Amino acid sequence: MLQLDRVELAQPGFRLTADWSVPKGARVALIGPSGAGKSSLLSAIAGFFPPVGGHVLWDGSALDGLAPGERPLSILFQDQNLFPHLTVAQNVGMGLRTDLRLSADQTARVTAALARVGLAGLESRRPAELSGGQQGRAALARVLLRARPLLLLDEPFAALGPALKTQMLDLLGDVAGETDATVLMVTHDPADARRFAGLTVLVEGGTAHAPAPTEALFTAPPPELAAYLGAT
Ligand SMILES: Nc1ncnc2c1ncn2[C@@H]1O[C@H](COP(=O)(O)OP(=O)(O)OP(=O)(O)O)[C@@H](O)[C@H]1O
Repeated sequence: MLQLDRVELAQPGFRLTADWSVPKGARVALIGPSGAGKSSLLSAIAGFFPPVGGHVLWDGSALDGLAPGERPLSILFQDQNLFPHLTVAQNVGMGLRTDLRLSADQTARVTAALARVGLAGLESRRPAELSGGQQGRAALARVLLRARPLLLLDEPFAALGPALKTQMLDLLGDVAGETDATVLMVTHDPADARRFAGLTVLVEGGTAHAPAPTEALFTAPPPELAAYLGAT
């Protein structure tokens, strides 16, 4: 379980509070106006941006003081975090060992993860030699390989067209399902939330509201969400 225990974030001119939890395996969309604090909240959970109050807990243990790399999570941003000078296989292998001194078993796991996301045969290419969708797949292969229990995604597929984005969301759902990962995904697109996330957190007005069932939330949006969606 991921628990945000009275978490308070602050930047000059910006405050955000969050006080809720989500169960293991939950898929949660974070939605809300630009500048509301969605990315900041992910950064705080990941350990890049310390809260000024409260605690982030995973399975009951506070993550305070742990560096990002020591936390039980993987992060995926819109640029997919692929290193341009490394091959696809090396980029994925970085998920296991950053010095890339992989054992034969680890190399086989990289190959298997690439095959799982439909990139068999492209191991030696560099990211620039892949399409946007293929780059997304490579990033998901790394996530699959790391098998961390918590995935944080910040508009991961925003640059893709609608059909490809749908494919990637479904692949993400499969990957998360295979590792029983808990997923938090920032998106600006309600369709992403409806397709992928059983729960949605509305971030607005200085609050990351408690997760609510996505369908119910979009079927009868509270005034703050209606305002964001332009429905009022
Ligand atoms: N490094 C920083 N220094 C100072 N202020 C920052 C910093 N990063 C973000 N902010 C401010 O914190 C607030 C929240 O930004 P954040 O990026 O978390 O919002 P967001 O909801 O993810 O927005 P968007 O949807 O546009 O990506 C904004 O007011 C932003 O200007």
